[in-house]
Amino acid sequence: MTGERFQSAYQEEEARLEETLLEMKQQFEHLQAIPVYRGSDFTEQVLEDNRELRRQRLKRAVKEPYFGRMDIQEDTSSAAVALYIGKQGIDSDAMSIEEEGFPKNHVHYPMVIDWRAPVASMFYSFTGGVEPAAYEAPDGTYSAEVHLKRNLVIRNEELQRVVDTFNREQGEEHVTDEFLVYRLGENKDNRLRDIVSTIQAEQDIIIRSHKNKALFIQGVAGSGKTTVALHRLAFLLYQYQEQLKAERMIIFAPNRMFLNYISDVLPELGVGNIQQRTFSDWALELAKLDDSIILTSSLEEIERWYGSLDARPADSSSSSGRIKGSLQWKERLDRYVQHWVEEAVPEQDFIPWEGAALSHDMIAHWFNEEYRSYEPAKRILRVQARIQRWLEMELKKERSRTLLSEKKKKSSQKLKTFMKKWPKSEVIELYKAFLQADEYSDLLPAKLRKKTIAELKKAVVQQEDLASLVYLYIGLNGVESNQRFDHIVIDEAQDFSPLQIALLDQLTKNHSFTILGDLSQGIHAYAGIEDWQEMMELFSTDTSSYHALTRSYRSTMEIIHFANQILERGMKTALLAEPVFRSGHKVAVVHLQSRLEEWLQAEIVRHQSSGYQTTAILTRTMEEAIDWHERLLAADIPAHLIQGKEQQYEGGISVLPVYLSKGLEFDSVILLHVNESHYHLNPLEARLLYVGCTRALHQLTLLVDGVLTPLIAEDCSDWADHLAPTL
Ligand SMILES: Nc1ncnc2c1ncn2[C@@H]1O[C@H](COP(=O)(O)OP(=O)(O)OP(=O)(O)O)[C@@H](O)[C@H]1O
Repeated sequence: MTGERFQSAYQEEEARLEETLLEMKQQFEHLQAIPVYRGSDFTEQVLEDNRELRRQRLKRAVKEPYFGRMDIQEDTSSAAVALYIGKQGIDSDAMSIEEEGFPKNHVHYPMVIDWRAPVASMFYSFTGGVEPAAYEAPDGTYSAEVHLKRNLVIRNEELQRVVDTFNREQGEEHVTDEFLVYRLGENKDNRLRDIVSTIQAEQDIIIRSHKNKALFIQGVAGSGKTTVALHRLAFLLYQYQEQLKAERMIIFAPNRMFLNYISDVLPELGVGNIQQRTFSDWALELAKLDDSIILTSSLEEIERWYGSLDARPADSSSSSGRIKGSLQWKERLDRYVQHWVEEAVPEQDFIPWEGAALSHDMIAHWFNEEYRSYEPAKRILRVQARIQRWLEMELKKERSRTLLSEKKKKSSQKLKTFMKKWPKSEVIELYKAFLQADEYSDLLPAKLRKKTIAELKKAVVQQEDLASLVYLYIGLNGVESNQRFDHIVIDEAQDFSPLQIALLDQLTKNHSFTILGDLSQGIHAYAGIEDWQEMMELFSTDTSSYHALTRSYRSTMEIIHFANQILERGMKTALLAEPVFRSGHKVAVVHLQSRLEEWLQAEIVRHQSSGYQTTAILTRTMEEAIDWHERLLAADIPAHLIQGKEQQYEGGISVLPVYLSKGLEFDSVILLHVNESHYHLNPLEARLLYVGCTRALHQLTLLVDGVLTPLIAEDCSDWADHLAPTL
């Protein structure tokens, strides 16, 4: 936008901002002037809570009250109205409908409309044209003609930028990507950010989907999956505020550092208290296994596969992890639990002494009929307590003291022996018995079963066995109401197994899930899935839906096209990303056989001189990362080593093995040792290299020492320069 038009739009918006800020400040001062109510009157307390909520909202919103404007005309008899859209809605106290110039019968819009409100959805779904735009409200579908779509950047109460992405009066037909491209070009720090001002139509559909569905999202690298899932949580809490509670929602993510990396988005959106855990932390707590087992760390597991160049995972669907996470395995566990319940009552009468007997039929009746509403483990306890009570009654019938004492002694022994005949509900024991029973665990080769049993005897549990243990635990103990969730988000779900989803489905109401991932980034070949269908089978078509996000927002066109060719070369069928039209530097493929260290130092300086806040040096193995990190520190380059156990992601310069970079992003990335011995031509290593390349937002450099990996074409000059070193 230039010249006069720019001036007038800018001035117009400055005036509106001034007016809005004044109104917000007046509202805030008014609320501050009301003494805080600390009494015990319930109504007053509720009013005070409301006032406090408004104070907090105004305080938060005043720095950046809104980010968008949309002029709509709902019917031809009325004029177009300007709607201002912000992270939270602010109602106007003072501005009357007449002052705003609306006809008396016209709907009154708040001074700032919450981005999650139905009418605001047009800001995201409208992609241009002359046809009216529509939006769904609780009482029906509404439509309106869109005249203007404008993005506004306000920082600390200052208007910084005005960008019209659609203007009907100027004869523009389509919404342009201008503002989006400007936003994507910004550098990133060490935290993921909200995207409320630029949510794209395909993302908005996911964010606003109904809560009672298992939503599966296959999204290419950088398509905004994580970001969209977080915005969806904020939307659900707004839309279903009476039914959902933040503390009953949970996000599962691969590690604590990643959770820290995403931890700013929800507070930015005004949402707090959502649980954020790794699956294993949550599972250990639920099944009360925290203190009784030694769980191998997921890091150890991945190190086992990627630790050295000799240890490489076979890309096979027959690995033990895949078997133990399959739906067939779940079906075997179900049958085993059923068998356990059917066989639970000992096949004998309880005879504490001669002449007294509690029949097996009676005990079975209690177990199978009277206490059937209890979960199996609790049912056993109930029946056992009842047997005890029965025994006490029988003893009371005895008048003779000597005989009573004799009977007590004898019956106590008999009772102990009888109780021992009941099956144990301790999950490790149960799982061992399951693995020992050929008819149930036959899917797994005998050798692997023996290995697992031997480890379980030492209380060592592999990650791949954790879901089975928890599944058995729930099968026997059920779940308490405070353990249930209103909604579950699973990030990097391609590394989850169908069994994990089945188990979590027992904890969430109405299959309320957001399950997101990317099959092209499935580098845990020994677990996870190859196809979403493996998980979707768990749900009917009414209770699930599938969405594909194919546009990538993170990286430049050059980086995306370059990364796509890796997938095309390494995999038979690849899910390729489409870039947003954001052009940057060509990818640099640098061939160098010596003086690597000198080169890397110079390259880091080169990247930093572009003003980047975050740069990653990605190696193939942990050993290499440690080694390079030491060398950089020795050269006084302040780099952070990431080994996977960190609680925080620091930003700046990071050195890490490529398999730990999943989910993160950096302004620039330098991938080391991109040669044929480090990256073989196979789907798994194609995915690994793809993950590495797609972490970069603006600049990507690959160092080739030795022969170039066959995953990269010698000639890909459209997107990359094969360079001689610049030392
Ligand atoms: N609509 C959007 N507007 C602006 N930025 C966006 C948009 N969608 C995504 N992004 C940006 O793209 C980047 C990638 O987003 P995110 O990490 O959520 O993607 P992802 O699909 O989870 O990625 P990956 O699978 O590669 O880890 C982030 O920097 C995010 O802010």
